[in-house]
Amino acid sequence: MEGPDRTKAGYTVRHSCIGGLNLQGAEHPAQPVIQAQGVSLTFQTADGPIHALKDVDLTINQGDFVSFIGPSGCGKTTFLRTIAALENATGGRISVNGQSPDQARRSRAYGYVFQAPGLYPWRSIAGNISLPLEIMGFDKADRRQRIERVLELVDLAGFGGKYPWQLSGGMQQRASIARALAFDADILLMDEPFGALDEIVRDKLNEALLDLWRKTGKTIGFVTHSIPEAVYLSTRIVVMSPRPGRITKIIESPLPRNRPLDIRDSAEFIALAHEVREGLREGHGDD
Ligand SMILES: Nc1ncnc2c1ncn2[C@@H]1O[C@H](COP(=O)(O)OP(=O)(O)OP(=O)(O)O)[C@@H](O)[C@H]1O
Repeated sequence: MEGPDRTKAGYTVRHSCIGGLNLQGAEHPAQPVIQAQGVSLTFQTADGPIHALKDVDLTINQGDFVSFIGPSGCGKTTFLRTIAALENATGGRISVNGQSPDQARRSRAYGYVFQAPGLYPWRSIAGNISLPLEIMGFDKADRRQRIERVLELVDLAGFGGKYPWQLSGGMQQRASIARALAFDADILLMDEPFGALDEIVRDKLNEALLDLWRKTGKTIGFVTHSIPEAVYLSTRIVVMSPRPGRITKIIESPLPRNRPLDIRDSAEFIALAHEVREGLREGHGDD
């Protein structure tokens, strides 16, 4: 397991964000955005306590793309939900932009994408994207502008008037990403958003997400079961293990931020995938 010093230490990122665009080449000190220190979460159930998270230490810096991977029940979703104040840690501390998760939720610090698109069938795609904006009190003209911008970002320009059932599964998931992007939070939390999609659609969405991340410089936390997906997308890969749910390894990616899909055939990619697989195997051995 990586020592806590490594996970807590700052490091430099090779990009900067100006006007929402991600420019490569400049050296800037890492800005911690999400910090977890000794985070534990125990669910009390009729069958006894479940230690969904134990002593999780992790720092996610601005512009990081961090994937969480591990076998079912290792606490990936619980950790993401705890960052988003959808669950409360029973021990330790989490800060998001220097605030508690609850304050961060109220200040709309992040967008959250669930495993299923969760679009309302009686609202058009534009209407679905508009809903959180309406709740937040954005005026009509602003909403219209934002909807257009995010539909373009996820390559759904012109589909705002369609209803969810008129779109493919991949398009619906892109619409749900657009909804999470609409209020322009710097952080995007994504819980296995492409898990239910076929390989080809998933490849396309992976490429689109990476492109969006490069363009916007957002900080992304991403849950996945797929080693290639984690390796293709991430700047860091967090390997987790169950009983109790914990981090067993953190792997920094040496891959460049610009990644065509065929990078998956490169020796670096294959070596990294191997390292993740080994990490998963080691974690499993601890059970
Ligand atoms: N609300 C809850 N009440 C009781 N136990 C829960 C609750 N939510 C999660 N758990 C348990 O906590 C553990 C971690 O669950 P979690 O969903 O975070 O794992 P995961 O790694 O995301 O799994 P998967 O890959 O299957 O989605 C599991 O044992 C799960 O059954």
